[in-house]
Amino acid sequence: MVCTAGPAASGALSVMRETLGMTMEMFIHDETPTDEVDRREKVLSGLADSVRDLVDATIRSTVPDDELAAVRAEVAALAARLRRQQLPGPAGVHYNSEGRSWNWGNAVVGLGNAVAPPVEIVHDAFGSAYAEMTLGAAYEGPPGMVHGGVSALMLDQIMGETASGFKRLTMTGTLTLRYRRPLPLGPVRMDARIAGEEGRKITVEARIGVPGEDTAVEATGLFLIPRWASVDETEQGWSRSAEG
Ligand SMILES: CCCCCCCCCCCCCC(=O)SCCNC(=O)CCNC(=O)[C@H](O)C(C)(C)COP(=O)(O)OP(=O)(O)OC[C@H]1O[C@@H](n2cnc3c(N)ncnc32)[C@H](O)[C@@H]1OP(=O)(O)O
Repeated sequence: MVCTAGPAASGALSVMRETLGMTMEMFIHDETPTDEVDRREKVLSGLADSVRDLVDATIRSTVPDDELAAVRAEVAALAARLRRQQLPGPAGVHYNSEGRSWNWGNAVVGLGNAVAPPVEIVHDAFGSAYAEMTLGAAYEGPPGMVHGGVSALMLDQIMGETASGFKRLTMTGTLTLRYRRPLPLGPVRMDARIAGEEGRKITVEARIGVPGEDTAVEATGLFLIPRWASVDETEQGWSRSAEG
């Protein structure tokens, strides 16, 4: 999933970057042309998909020990190839003045991050979002069940995006979870909506569960627009791109 940013959002991000120092230096104004970003994203996300498959295959492999050792050597050689050219730190969030942005390292939605499922969050209206994805063996907590911290991670992302609507920067202040029933590994669905707003405080409610079944985890979160953040209330804020 990709974000595209309108010109107003680019302006807002510039202000944030200047205002916030170290943390918001992760919002990087980057004039890579959109077609180059699209091309790189396709190749990088393909690699991340394969690494994700490797993670699942590793967890579930029953091949003999010597075969595991041989695969390890090959994987180490591949990592060394990728290490030949590296960013000095995390991927951050990039944006260009054509309105394209990309956050390939995000732990939940990052297309270049094999740790992320990655989740494709659909914003059907401002203040309302949903996502459907599959959480496999890499996300296990109790046997056969999604780890409770993973549910919290997934919910935090969709709730943060819902509070923000890609028009304003919001940060999680408080997140309260009620684990009503275990969530089996496999297909899951999340829904989130803004339940209320008061000044810089936005309350979001969300849930995750097996599609079509009772909610497994309910969440309520208080998301704050930090006092230092600029707010872009125009319709030109960030929006999700169609290509996902
Ligand atoms: C265009 C932009 C696009 C951006 C894309 C976004 C996509 C997002 C997707 C990302 C998804 C991933 C999401 C993530 O992972 S976000 C990462 C996890 N969260 C954090 O790291 C947040 C760390 N904390 C802070 O930075 C600050 O403490 C914040 C910003 C939260 C508040 O610092 P600020 O200096 O602004 O606050 P204030 O002192 O003026 O207080 C203001 C009011 O709020 C009340 N209060 C304060 N703290 C809390 C609290 N913790 N719970 C409840 N209430 C709290 C306070 O009592 C006061 O109330 P009142 O006295 O007025 O009644």
